[in-house]
Amino acid sequence: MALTGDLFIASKRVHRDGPGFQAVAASTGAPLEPSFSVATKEDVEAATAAAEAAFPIYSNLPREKRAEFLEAIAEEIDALGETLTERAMQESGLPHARLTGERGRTSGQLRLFAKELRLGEYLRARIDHAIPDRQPAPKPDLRLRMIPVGPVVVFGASNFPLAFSVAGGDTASALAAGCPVIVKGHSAHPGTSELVAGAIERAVARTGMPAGVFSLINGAGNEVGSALVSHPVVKAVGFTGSRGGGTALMKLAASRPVPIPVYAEMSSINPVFLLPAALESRAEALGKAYIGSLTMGAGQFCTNPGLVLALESPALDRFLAAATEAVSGAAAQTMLTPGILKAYEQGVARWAAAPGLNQVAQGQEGSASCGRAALFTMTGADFIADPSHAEEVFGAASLLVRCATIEELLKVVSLLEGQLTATLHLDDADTEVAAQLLPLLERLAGRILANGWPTGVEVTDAQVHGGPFPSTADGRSTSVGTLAIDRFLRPVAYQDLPAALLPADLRDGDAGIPRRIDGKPTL
Ligand SMILES: NC(=O)C1=CN([C@@H]2O[C@H](COP(=O)(O)OP(=O)(O)OC[C@H]3O[C@@H](n4cnc5c(N)ncnc54)[C@H](O)[C@@H]3O)[C@@H](O)[C@H]2O)C=CC1
Ligand SMILES: O=C(O)CCC(=O)C(=O)O
Repeated sequence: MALTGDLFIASKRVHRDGPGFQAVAASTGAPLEPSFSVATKEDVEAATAAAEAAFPIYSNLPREKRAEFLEAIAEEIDALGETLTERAMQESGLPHARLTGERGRTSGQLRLFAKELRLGEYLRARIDHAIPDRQPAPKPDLRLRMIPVGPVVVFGASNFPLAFSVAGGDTASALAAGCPVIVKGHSAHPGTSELVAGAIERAVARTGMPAGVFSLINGAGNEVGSALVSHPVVKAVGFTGSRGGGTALMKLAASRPVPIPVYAEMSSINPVFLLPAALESRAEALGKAYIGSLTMGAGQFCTNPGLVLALESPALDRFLAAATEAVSGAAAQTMLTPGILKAYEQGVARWAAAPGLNQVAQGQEGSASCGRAALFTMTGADFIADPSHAEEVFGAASLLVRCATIEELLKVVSLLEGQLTATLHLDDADTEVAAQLLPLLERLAGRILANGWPTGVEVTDAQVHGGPFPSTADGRSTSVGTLAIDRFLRPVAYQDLPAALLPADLRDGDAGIPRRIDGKPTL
């Protein structure tokens, strides 16, 4: 399947002469063919106008039709098979098994949202019948459902070229909600993006969707993304990337004449707590498993365990010895882009130069495109004196904070910023201290795990991949799991509308979906 480098604007391929950009092979830095078009202002206008034109049609399609569209995208992505995996490997440097799994996750997410549409629970349909003879005033008939917000802009993420990119979780949940999507592709994997956009384009044609339901446009700098976020027809933004990028887009969106929400997933260090009895009983196994999680995918997960906290003890020394050995033996791994590698090396160098931080281990040396794992320690007292080292270093670097007392550990927790995850390693004898920590962790993070590692996010109904700022923009939502659809919906109440005007899901009779009628849940 030959790549063209074209933009995809509402099912039309658009080629732009003038300076384009090329992907580079992550492992060698060699440029990859072809050159990709950079979107112009006219392209932004065309994609947004097409999305706006598609919105009333797409958002009013029966839920079944949208479900069939999502399933068609999933089928088309599966059908790309190795062509997709191989291009994604070249562009991202991520290994074959990881990308094969990510391809399956991507089509699986689309199918999960098709199921969600058929279930109809996300509509939160409520009916409160009128009581015309209520005293002292009649009660009106009120009916509520969630409706889609309008066109959504999605920024593809560099670290998940499939599952958080063109047809990733943000796109799947926005399309499921009934919102047309304009993707701003990530310049690190434009070929992968083109292949996936082609799959969506075929699904649009197969299922008869309005053309403007999907566009993919590229731009190597910030201009195209900024123009999209500023555009009046855009009603929400999905983003996964750096804290700087995410907060810049939040500011831009908030300063529009009509502000819009930015669902940005940014930085998280995912604290892991080693409670005393668990540490005592399995220090070595924990040390080894920690580094397995830390070095997975060269540490380029926002769920990476970047901070470990424990009380001083001989068992902690055993844990550290096992972790040190595992880091020292860890092979260097290709990182996603030269920029991400440089930022990682600068972060490690910053930690290495910081007073109070000790580098206890470094991974094996590798080629120029590879990052080396790094393990640091510091005392709880030093951390409390300067908590700035809790800022994310994106890659396989982690900091172990050795606390003298439980009070010191609790103080460290109180200084942490919002997180995607918090993990407890505990045995039965740790229950009391875990119960003390739990309310703090609920305030801190979106997902709390016991006896596991935060990397590897299960895509299910009960998942939360979100958390207080800066892990995400504000923590009231998730970007993984079916609840992600909520980000692109808003409630509308219909008061005393004639039945002929009511949406089918809110009419009397059996609508086949869960509803709350006069205060009672049905189905
Ligand atoms: N915590 C996490 O999940 C992740 C964190 N990162 C962090 O981001 C760094 C750079 O990686 P990237 O993936 O390139 O992230 P990035 O935030 O630099 O870029 C992501 C996307 O946002 C756009 N963008 C960024 N700033 C913008 C602005 N001010 N205006 C308009 N558009 C803007 C970029 O063009 C790109 O399409 C990494 O070194 C790492 O620190 C990256 C990926 C995931
Ligand atoms: O592991 C996952 O599924 C999600 C991780 C993620 O969102 C990220 O690294 O950006």
